[in-house]
Amino acid sequence: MAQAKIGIIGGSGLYKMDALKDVEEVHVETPFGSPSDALILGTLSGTQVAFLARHGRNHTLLPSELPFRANIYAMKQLGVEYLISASAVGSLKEEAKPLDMVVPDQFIDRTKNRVSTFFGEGIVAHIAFGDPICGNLAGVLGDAIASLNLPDVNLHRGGTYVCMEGPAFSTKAESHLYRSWGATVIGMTNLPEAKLAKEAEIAYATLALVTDYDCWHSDHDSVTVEMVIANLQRNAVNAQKVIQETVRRVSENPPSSDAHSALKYAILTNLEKVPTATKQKLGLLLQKYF
Ligand SMILES: CSC[C@H]1O[C@H](OP(=O)(O)O)[C@H](O)[C@@H]1O
Ligand SMILES: Nc1ncnc2[nH]cnc12
Repeated sequence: MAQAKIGIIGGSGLYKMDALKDVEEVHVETPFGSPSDALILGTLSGTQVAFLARHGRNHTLLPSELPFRANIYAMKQLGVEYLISASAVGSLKEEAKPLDMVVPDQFIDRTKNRVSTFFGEGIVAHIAFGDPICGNLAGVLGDAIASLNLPDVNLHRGGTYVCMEGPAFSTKAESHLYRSWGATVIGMTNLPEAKLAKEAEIAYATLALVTDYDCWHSDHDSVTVEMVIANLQRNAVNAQKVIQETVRRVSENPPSSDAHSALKYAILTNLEKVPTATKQKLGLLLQKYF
């Protein structure tokens, strides 16, 4: 199977990468089922990458329906070591305006219905998640954004992404609550991905593309899909430039990442006692520890 060290997950509005060359569509099967769509392998500025449309290329999957485990496992199967997620978010801070880009460094989990671990079935592991995003990869992403000087786009390095269940947007009371917690942006997808990427020892960073002010701002209408879509189109053009520049930088100078050894001290179970079926299922994640 073709391999790629860098993976890209495109969210709402980013269903393909126009600059990809030598494209090959790969239907990957995993022990956790099928990913959201075929993975698209191709080269971006000469570097092999794997792209996946998070909600499927026709946006057919709700956030709660996303096969997060299959998506991350499929990336691992293709050899991905760095994963860049592009996501539409609502802003919870005045200064993070629609079209701005936020590179979060923290999450708050408000999901209720997501499976966010590969473990269980006879093997217990607890990864450290104090730093859910790879700081070095996020740094490269931030530098790439800064270098492009995109018109009407301000960069916000760091910040907290609230991950809600959805699909309905928040109530005003919730939105004000998240603001009182000091959170920066809100979305519905990135936290399970970040957890699973860490378990899979893949460095993960989020490019959060602001589309709206959620529903807390007295000078702006509450978020609607229409509002999100209007900004998504411009965001998607900018996001592709940023991703291309980030890929160039990562491939030229691959950053070190704590994520690459996240399981080293995380597994509690004596590996000799892990059921054979579980060993086989998680072989790709565990092989270096056997
Ligand atoms: C279209 S607005 C809500 C939708 O957009 C975001 O998706 P993604 O993170 O994949 O860009 C948000 O999380 C919701 O799923
Ligand atoms: N306001 C918002 N809440 C949750 N997810 C979003 N994605 C884009 N805008 C959002």
